[in-house]
Amino acid sequence: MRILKGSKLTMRFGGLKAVNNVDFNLTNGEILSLIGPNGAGKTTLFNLLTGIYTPTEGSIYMDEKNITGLKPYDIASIGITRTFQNIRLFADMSVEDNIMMGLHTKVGAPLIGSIIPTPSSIRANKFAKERLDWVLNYLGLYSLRKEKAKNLPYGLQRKLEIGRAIAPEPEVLLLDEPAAGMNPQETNELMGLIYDLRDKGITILLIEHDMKLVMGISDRVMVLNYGEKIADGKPEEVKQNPDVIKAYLG
Ligand SMILES: Nc1ncnc2c1ncn2[C@@H]1O[C@H](COP(=O)(O)OP(=O)(O)OP(=O)(O)O)[C@@H](O)[C@H]1O
Repeated sequence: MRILKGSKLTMRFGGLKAVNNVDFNLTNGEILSLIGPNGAGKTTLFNLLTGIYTPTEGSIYMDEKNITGLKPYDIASIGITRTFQNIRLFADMSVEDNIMMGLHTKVGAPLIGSIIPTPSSIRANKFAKERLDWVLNYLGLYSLRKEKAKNLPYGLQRKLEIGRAIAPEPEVLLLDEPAAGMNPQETNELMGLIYDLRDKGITILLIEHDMKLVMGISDRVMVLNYGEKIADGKPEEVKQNPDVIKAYLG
């Protein structure tokens, strides 16, 4: 079943078409990787799907509902969350408060602390606390929960960003270069984590330059070059596609 769809998506910056007439489909439960050379339009496509940009042309659908033009907060609220290429944590906030930030889209304002607790704010806070503890334990960050984000080693900061993104129980998770800067052991661990998230029912879209990770983990690989889609298929097909070899893999 199709969960997220982009139809004829174009994003122009002045005279440049960063994304050019791209059809995009994400099927429920799959791991789809988006690859291509620097400047191919991968992050711009992420920014379209997560509401940071509104496409110049084309439409985006989640579960058949047109979500074109929705803002990032609303996109997160309907179950599409993401991480960023350059980690964007609240550096001076604790690990647990960073995860709580991810929960706002799910439980709304009560978390900030309502003056007069209502049944719904009490329920929301209970859910948030349970979910926070679950995420901290799941990612092995519980003992570090009071630590400032900026004091975590790089690999754990990346993990924390994933924690913030999965906290609101998204249906779709977009990971922008999650293995960037990781050593081979951390990358292996990341692969295990991505598989496990998929097994928990989260559909995954990732941008990644680490071809071992991409070819090892993906159900499908989509390739962009100069904003255009040049291939879309199983990893072994894409690996042998002459256009892809010429533009990127070669
Ligand atoms: N806000 C913007 N204003 C103007 N041009 C932009 C903007 N964002 C991206 N671009 C341009 O659009 C093109 C696609 O950029 P994008 O960051 O999407 O590529 P990418 O495939 O993610 O590259 P990388 O692998 O280097 O992250 C590039 O030429 C880039 O300079």
